[in-house]
Amino acid sequence: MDAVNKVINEDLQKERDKCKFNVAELTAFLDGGDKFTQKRREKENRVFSIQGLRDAVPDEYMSHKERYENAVRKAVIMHQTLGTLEDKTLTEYETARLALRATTSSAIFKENSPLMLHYSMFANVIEGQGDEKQREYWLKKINNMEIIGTYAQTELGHGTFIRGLETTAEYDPKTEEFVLNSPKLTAYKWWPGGLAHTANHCVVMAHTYSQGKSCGIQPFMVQIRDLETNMPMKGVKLGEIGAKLGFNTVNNGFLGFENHRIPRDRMLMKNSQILKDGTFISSPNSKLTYGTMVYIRVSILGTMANTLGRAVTIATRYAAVRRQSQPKPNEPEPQILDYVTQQHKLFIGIASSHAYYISCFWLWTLYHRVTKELAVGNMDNLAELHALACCLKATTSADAAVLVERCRLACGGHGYMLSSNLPQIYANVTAANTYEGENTVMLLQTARALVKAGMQVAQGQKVSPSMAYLADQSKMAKWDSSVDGIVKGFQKVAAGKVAACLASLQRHTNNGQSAEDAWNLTSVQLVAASEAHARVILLSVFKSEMDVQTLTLSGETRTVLFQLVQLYTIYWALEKVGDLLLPTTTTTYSVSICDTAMRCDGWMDETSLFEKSTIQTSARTGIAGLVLSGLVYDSAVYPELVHQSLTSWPLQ
Ligand SMILES: CCC/C=C/C(=O)SCCNC(=O)CCNC(=O)[C@H](O)C(C)(C)COP(=O)([O-])OP(=O)([O-])OC[C@H]1O[C@@H](n2cnc3c(N)ncnc32)[C@H](O)[C@@H]1OP(=O)([O-])[O-]
Ligand SMILES: Cc1cc2nc3c(=O)[nH]c(=O)nc-3n(C[C@H](O)[C@H](O)[C@H](O)COP(=O)(O)OP(=O)(O)OC[C@H]3O[C@@H](n4cnc5c(N)ncnc54)[C@H](O)[C@@H]3O)c2cc1C
Repeated sequence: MDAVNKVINEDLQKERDKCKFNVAELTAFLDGGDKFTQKRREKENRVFSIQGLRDAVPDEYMSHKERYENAVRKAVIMHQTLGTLEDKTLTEYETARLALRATTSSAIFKENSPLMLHYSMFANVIEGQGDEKQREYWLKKINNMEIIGTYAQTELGHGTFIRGLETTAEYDPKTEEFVLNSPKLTAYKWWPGGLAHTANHCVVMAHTYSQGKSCGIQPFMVQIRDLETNMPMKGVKLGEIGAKLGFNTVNNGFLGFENHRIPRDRMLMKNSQILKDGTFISSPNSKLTYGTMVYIRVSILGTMANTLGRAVTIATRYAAVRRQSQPKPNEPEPQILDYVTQQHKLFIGIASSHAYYISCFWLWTLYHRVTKELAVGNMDNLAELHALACCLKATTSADAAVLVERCRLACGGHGYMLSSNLPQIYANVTAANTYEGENTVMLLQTARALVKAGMQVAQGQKVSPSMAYLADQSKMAKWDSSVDGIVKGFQKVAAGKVAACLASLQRHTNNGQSAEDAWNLTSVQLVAASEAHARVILLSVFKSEMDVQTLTLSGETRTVLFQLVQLYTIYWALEKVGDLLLPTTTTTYSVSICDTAMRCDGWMDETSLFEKSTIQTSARTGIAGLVLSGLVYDSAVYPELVHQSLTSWPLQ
């Protein structure tokens, strides 16, 4: 400990000393309890004490091949170290929660592990799509690393459009086998992590045929490499897709099939089955096959919280130790952290990271509830879970990428150096905008649910809890500048946007457009409505979960957490001030508010609750304080937040 303290920069130490809350308490809160902090630390200590996990040469000076080999070497050590720590006493939720805060892997792999897909999607797809026998057989092999796998869905021709996948699996009742083929180049699987050289098995999503009929897209467990030689199996073509912006150690690959035969029981048969004679028994809901994607979309919120947390920790520490310029003659150069513009860049990253953690825990709870319901055949809440997972995955990953890039810029020239790790973190975070469902496409999925809910509201029907606010708009009280008030304002905005979408869809269909064309013509508004809905969820969940979850915390810790809630809410109110200031009197679902909005001739409407909003600038110091209806974020509040946040990250 002494050795560590000796090298801590004086300025950084001073910032830490100013902390007014109990760091251990906040850490335990984020981990989900002292017990989990202890387990996490135990893992970290084991991993970080291993000399072999340190790179002799930085990754960026290695060739593509060397980087991969180094990553495999470290992945093996990581497994040997952590594989034995699996804790069977934890519930599924607790395991997931612990995994969320597990940052060891990101500390060891700058560009992720080649076994990433093995641990995440491969294991989960067996869990979610395999029948009992298949789960028992395969999960043991997966956990023991007897096989290494990945999830092969995306093809060269289609990533988004799953129903358009071209890989075929045709059932042959004579031999009781499926025959896998890639009829065209565009049918080649393209992207799966670990596929290039690492995996010897994978779950392949393929268009399935039996008795000459399509049975939709189904998952298959396929052995792609010989377990002894690691060479491709007969009828299997494999390779690596090449260098990328990031993920260069994930070993993303391609895969093609030429009459590759697999036994019938390799189709994962929890939801749909093909009997020996070729009879197809359809799943009770075809979207159950997409379950693994929902699981990963939920976990992406946690990944964004961690990734953004790392970036903003690096940038905030740097801002504490970096000194630049001389605003006051004869005085030392200030820490750049003292510039309010710098605080404005960084603190929203800290607040957002916490908001994503809290939202992720909340979404996990819903995920586990829905999974239990599905197990007994109840699909009632699947659509809501899907709609939430899509828009939250898209909004958090999009925001996180912007905020990580802002952290990089906030470090000036040094942020451009690979040694800052910020460029690699950006490459990781921006990938989440694309993988597991491209963001625009995800927002449009949620928009489908919003449009449906808007129509149900118009007909006086009940809608899912997360969209219930759409029904309350007409009777909703005016909103104000409190956190709850701003959440109400966002609800009005989202409801207004949904109403505008409905009106637009109606206008286009009235003009003779098909439903699909009307959808496409309205899609920019649909995406905006979906994002607005995601903002409602993120803001309201952050606030309400904090209200409940922090009840047992000390006053000081609650104070700093609520400052983060306030900061997050006010930040987004200012970012979306245009939306909030639009008159929102036309949220009845039969009226086009687009037309009303076009007639609005100014930002500041008399009815607006932001009428007192001003931006004040202090000419003397050049420091701008934003005054929003009495809520002040100025130099008095920002340093308070940063001093406390500096000590809130456990890996310091
Ligand atoms: C670490 C990095 C690893 C990365 C790995 C990867 O990237 S792996 C690769 C990751 N790849 C991707 O993520 C690919 C992204 N693409 C997709 O997920 C799908 O192609 C799609 C959802 C965009 C469209 O699918 P489609 O054309 O089949 O459907 P549709 O639009 O016609 O809607 C029909 C109905 O289905 C509903 N519904 C849909 N999904 C779900 C669900 N999961 N659950 C429940 N419901 C769902 C939908 O709401 C709608 O309901 P409505 O309104 O009729 O009541
Ligand atoms: C780092 C990384 C890792 C990955 N790992 C895996 C993996 O392990 N396994 C796997 O199977 N896949 C993996 N993928 C693939 C990933 O899931 C796909 O890239 C993703 O689903 C997007 O599909 P696409 O690339 O075909 O993009 P496209 O769908 O072609 O998107 C291109 C553009 O078209 C737009 N677009 C497409 N359809 C629509 C629509 N209906 N409406 C409006 N706009 C539309 C999109 O918004 C986007 O702007 C990975 C990808 C990346 C980047």
